[in-house]
Amino acid sequence: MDKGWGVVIVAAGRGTRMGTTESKQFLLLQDKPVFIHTLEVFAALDEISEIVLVTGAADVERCLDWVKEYRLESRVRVIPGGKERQHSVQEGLKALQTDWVLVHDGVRPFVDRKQITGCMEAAMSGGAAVLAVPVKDTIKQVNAEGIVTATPDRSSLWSIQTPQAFRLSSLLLAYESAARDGFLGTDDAMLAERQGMSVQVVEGSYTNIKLTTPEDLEYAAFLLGGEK
Ligand SMILES: Nc1ccn([C@@H]2O[C@H](COP(=O)(O)OP(=O)(O)OP(=O)(O)O)[C@@H](O)[C@H]2O)c(=O)n1
Ligand SMILES: C[C@](O)(CO)[C@H](O)COP(=O)(O)O
Repeated sequence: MDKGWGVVIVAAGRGTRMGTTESKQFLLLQDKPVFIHTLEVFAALDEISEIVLVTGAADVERCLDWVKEYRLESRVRVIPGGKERQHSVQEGLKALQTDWVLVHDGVRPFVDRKQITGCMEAAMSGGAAVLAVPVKDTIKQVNAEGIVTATPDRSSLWSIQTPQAFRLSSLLLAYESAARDGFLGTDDAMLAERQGMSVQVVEGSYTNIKLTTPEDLEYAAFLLGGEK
């Protein structure tokens, strides 16, 4: 029997580039922590049977409190993560019992149902899928002296987002292999790619932003149609 879909939502980072005292996943948007906005989108999908939130060891208790406050305790488990995003994702993967997994950044609260199910469907037909948008700017490769060394053809460049969707057993093997080889990637698909897996790109939305730097908070408040 197919054991369905789980999701790992990672929220164990320190938010260095955001520069706030409070980690960005816990900042309030319309009085609600960013990661709760994210959890609510996934918790509303009946297709998802397990949700694991990965956070810093010191934040597990307060996350559990928030999860209860927003009545998500029947849907969401909270576990401690690791030093890098990759370590946090791996902890989350080990906690799941499903056949399929979505990995999503806790600080991407504007993802929607259509984007998530689009990714799930593409993964079930091809094995792995990521949400992405075509790059809008011209991209240049620049050397250490600030000199342009190349202008890659923009038509083949995509800006990669989450969720990223995989068969759980395949992604676990990819994570174990990366850990053995000391390979650190910036997204989950990179680890699957180095195992030779084909990853389908699913066109998402430019509003599925990751809250990374301070101006992202202003845009997030605008997207929610209210104040920060
Ligand atoms: N050890 C880590 C590092 C990151 N993340 C999560 O991975 C997502 C995307 O990472 P990023 O935007 O880089 O978050 P931070 O690592 O917090 O930010 P920074 O790199 O600016 O410190 C975030 O939801 C973050 O909480 C995580 O779970 N565990
Ligand atoms: C996974 C990711 O969100 C895809 O865009 C991104 O690669 C995370 O990278 P970061 O270095 O943690 O910002």
